[in-house]
Amino acid sequence: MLTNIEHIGIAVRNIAASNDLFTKLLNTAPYKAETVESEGVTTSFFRVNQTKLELLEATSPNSPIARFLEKKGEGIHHIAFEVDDILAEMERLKTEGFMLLNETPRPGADNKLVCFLHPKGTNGVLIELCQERNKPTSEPLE
Ligand SMILES: CC[C@@H](C(=O)O)C(=O)SCCNC(=O)CCNC(=O)[C@H](O)C(C)(C)COP(=O)(O)OP(=O)(O)OC[C@H]1O[C@@H](n2cnc3c(N)ncnc32)[C@H](O)[C@@H]1OP(=O)(O)O
Ligand SMILES: [Co+2]
Repeated sequence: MLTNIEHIGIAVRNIAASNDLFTKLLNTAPYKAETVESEGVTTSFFRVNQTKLELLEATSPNSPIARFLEKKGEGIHHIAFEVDDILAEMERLKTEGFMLLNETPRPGADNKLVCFLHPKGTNGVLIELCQERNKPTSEPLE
């Protein structure tokens, strides 16, 4: 089950400058900064009541964020939904005909397991599913 919007991902060119900007906007500092090399990103997270904003800067020219910035410029990159059982949701969405970008969940930021759906199959919006890493899943993870 998709339980809530866990975060909204925003692609930025300069995360230090954007941290300052969003700190002023939200009147609160980021609670976490983390680099996830497997995704080619450096992130920072801001809490906004029940949800979060995730700022993303590319760590290499091959990063999905670098390609996105080149094509579309800065802005909303993805919407992440929290799921209670990521393997069960991946199976359900595959059966419903959605294009999963990952065969198995990948390590995400902020202690999450994540999987992406191709934006071409979701009205042009990249969707991330994420589950707390320490939650039990329907099957053991490799
Ligand atoms: C920090 C970890 C994690 C977390 O814990 O929260 C993250 O959030 S990581 C975020 C970064 N990682 C990802 O985005 C992984 C999933 N993305 C991908 O696999 C790829 O970016 C993609 C979506 C498959 C696109 O890759 P590719 O086909 O190689 O790139 P193109 O640049 O050629 O794009 C093809 C096509 O898709 C459009 N596109 C790309 N990204 C997005 C997007 N975020 N939202 C909407 N549309 C997107 C792109 O514009 C191209 O369209 P056309 O030009 O019309 O063909
Ligand atoms: Co994300």
